[in-house]
Amino acid sequence: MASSIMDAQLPFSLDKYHVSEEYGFVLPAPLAELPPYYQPWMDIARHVTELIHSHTLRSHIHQMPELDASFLQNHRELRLAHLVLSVTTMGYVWQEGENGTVKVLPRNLAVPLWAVSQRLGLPPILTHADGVLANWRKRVPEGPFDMENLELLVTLPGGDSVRGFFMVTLLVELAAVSGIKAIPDVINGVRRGDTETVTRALEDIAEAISSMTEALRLMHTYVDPAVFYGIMRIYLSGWKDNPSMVEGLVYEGVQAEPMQFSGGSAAQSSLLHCFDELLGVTHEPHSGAFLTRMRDYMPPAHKQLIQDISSGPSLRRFVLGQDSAPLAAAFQRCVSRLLDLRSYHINVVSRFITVPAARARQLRSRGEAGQEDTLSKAPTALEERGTGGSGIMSFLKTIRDRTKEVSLPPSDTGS
Ligand code: HEM
Repeated sequence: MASSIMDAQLPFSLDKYHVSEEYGFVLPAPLAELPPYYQPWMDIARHVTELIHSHTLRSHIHQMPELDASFLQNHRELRLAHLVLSVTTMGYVWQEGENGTVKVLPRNLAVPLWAVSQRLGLPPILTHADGVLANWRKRVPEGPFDMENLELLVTLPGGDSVRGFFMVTLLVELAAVSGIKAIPDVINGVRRGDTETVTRALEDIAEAISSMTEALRLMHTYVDPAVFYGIMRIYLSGWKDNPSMVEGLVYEGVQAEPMQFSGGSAAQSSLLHCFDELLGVTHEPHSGAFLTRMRDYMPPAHKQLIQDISSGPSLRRFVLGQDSAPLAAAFQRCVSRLLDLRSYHINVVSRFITVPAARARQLRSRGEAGQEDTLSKAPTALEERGTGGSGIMSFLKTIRDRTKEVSLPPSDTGS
């Protein structure tokens, strides 16, 4: 377990936080196969989409043997097991759509998913750490890390758009790596009072945040909004604050009472949590509580990194106290780039949720259900709500506005 950076005055480093030099928070070279004993899990997970379409996934899962998860030996095996069991769980719960949900996850799925989750410190549901960070391989191993050469290990209904959604998000994670790697230089530089090092590191971070926005643009090329809204979204949704599953879900063989967990969202990515803590962004209580809860959906070492950044020295206070125009400009560039990213993300959400939701309502109210089938049959329960159950746009705008508040006074940036 990583210890607090405040424990020792050793230089701050990323070594103990499971952050890779090359891939950041992304799991390097995820395993694609489990040991042969677990073949029944892999067989179902690889065919989740077809089994959902034929309405036979649930019956296949009922016939699945109850396997003992304790033979899984290392982190990569556990991550693959969590991915396949959680994808299978999403399929099981949502196979019949929002009106045909279940109250109980059968024990042959619930017990091993719970056991693997306990060992990893992740919740027993599909998370960003599964679908994005641990769900990729290169088609040509020595080929480039780009959309053409990347594929998913397991998928859900939605065809190419599912690959697009997870892989573009993966590229956003990778675009941020140089920025994450610059964080120790900022913290150590502030401790030493080394203005130049901090300035350079902040320039790298601003650059990385710009690259994240560039990568996010690919969403429009690789994901069809109607497919995202009408087909995929339900498989990413959870059983907390969800009108289709008000009580939550009983994990049979684990606990008699139902439990509630949020669905997968890039709000569970550690990237913006790290940058917010570094720059000193503090969120309004409602959105702050949601974002803080999302940290429980991250690998524990990544969550620890965020906490340790937050208990480090105040960067903003340092910048204000230094009387260095280049330093102030670099800090302000980070804030501006983060604002640009959040504004662009709001556009993405509008295109992939708000606009299709309005069109779906229109089709239904005019009784034009036969047209634009994918949209008119879209689930209704999540229409106005984020996976966290909040009014999406006001939630995201509040977060963006709080980001703006860490801007430096114009006199400090020379503007
Ligand atoms: C089609 C693409 C996307 C859609 C429709 C989408 C939708 C949403 C929604 C509805 C929320 C509100 C919270 C929730 O319901 O979970 C959210 C939050 C968030 N999303 Fe996305 N998102 C998309 C792609 C991405 C990508 C690629 C990233 C980058 C890693 C990202 C990063 C975030 C972050 C960090 C939050 C928390 C709010 C914030 O810190 O500003 N999203 N997103």
